[in-house]
Amino acid sequence: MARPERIAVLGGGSWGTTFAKVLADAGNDVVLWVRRAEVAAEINESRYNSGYLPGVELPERLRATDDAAEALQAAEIVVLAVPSQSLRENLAGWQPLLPEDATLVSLSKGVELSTLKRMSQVIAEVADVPMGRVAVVSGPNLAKEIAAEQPTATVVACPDEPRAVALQQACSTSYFRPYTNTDLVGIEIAGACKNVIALACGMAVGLGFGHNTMSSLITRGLAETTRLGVALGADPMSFAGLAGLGDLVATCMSPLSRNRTFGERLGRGETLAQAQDAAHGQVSEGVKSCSSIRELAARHGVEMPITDVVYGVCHEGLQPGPAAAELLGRERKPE
Ligand SMILES: NC(=O)c1ccc[n+]([C@@H]2O[C@H](COP(=O)([O-])OP(=O)(O)OC[C@H]3O[C@@H](n4cnc5c(N)ncnc54)[C@H](O)[C@@H]3O)[C@@H](O)[C@H]2O)c1
Ligand SMILES: O=P(O)(O)OC[C@H](O)CO
Repeated sequence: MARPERIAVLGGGSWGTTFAKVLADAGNDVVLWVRRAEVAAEINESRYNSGYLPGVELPERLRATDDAAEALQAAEIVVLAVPSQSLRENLAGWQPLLPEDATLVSLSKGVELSTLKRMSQVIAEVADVPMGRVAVVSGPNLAKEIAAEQPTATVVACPDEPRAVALQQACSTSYFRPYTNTDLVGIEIAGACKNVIALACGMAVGLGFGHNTMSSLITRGLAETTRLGVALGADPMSFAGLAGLGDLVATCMSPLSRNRTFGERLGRGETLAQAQDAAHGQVSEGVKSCSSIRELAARHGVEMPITDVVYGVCHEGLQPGPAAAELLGRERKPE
């Protein structure tokens, strides 16, 4: 690789810790900000983040701190790895510490509830930077598999292509292969919507349905996601790529997905509160983003029937069985 970069990763959950490992394995000097001092001490002293990635030894080049100023000191790349709905608040606290000209990278997959904004829009607004300084990493990236160094690919999207290429270089390893893209809208809409479709797939599993049902949900889920993305100005081809179909398949099919697991619990008859308790504080982004995505779709006159029923189950007391019947009973139409 070229010169190692100084990189701050803010958020030491499953994906933040895993992506920090990828960046360190790629030869960069990485500082991971975590909320709790004891987690920083565990990472620095034993090389493990046992709460989020049990059994995964972290590289020496990765250091942790609970001091955001220390993490951000002279960082050339700043990676934001907190849940979507808290990104604005977190970033507002870090904004005065952001190094000038650093690339700001979002790992979060969601749409903000209060504003219906994508994460890159929230970042550009709060950090007061042009969109060309904001990048997104999104793809079929289940943290646990990547932490185990199983091969995968991803998309690094930034409207400023040289920045996308620099970030691509910074996160390329023998097991992690990033492709560049300049379509932020498409990559982010795909990443946010797949969580909602994964909730639906989980519900189908919980109801005892098999692969035909899953495949139908994935395919029609991709259709409604693409409709929304295109209405927002995305390149339709982005939805056929790693961050579109790729992530949709990985998330909907894998029992490692928190969204799919959450949906499965609802499908088995658990309440939202019971499914939330079982998640032990880990984020299932689709539960909140189904509301903002549904609203965004309504604002742009886009039909998203699967998102509608997921919203119904999560927030309006609709049961998964009748939700499935509602989808099947819709007016018949050409594909
Ligand atoms: N886990 C994955 O496999 C994966 C892969 C790709 C993308 N993502 C996305 O990355 C983002 C982060 O996911 P994650 O898996 O690391 O989540 P997580 O639940 O494992 O961890 C979230 C981290 O954010 C921190 N945090 C800071 N402020 C917070 C707040 N106000 N509320 C809650 N947590 C706060 C938590 O302490 C924790 O370290 C999500 O948008 C997710 O969709 C996750
Ligand atoms: O565990 P989930 O459902 O948040 O999905 C994780 C990643 O987004 C998969 O790419």
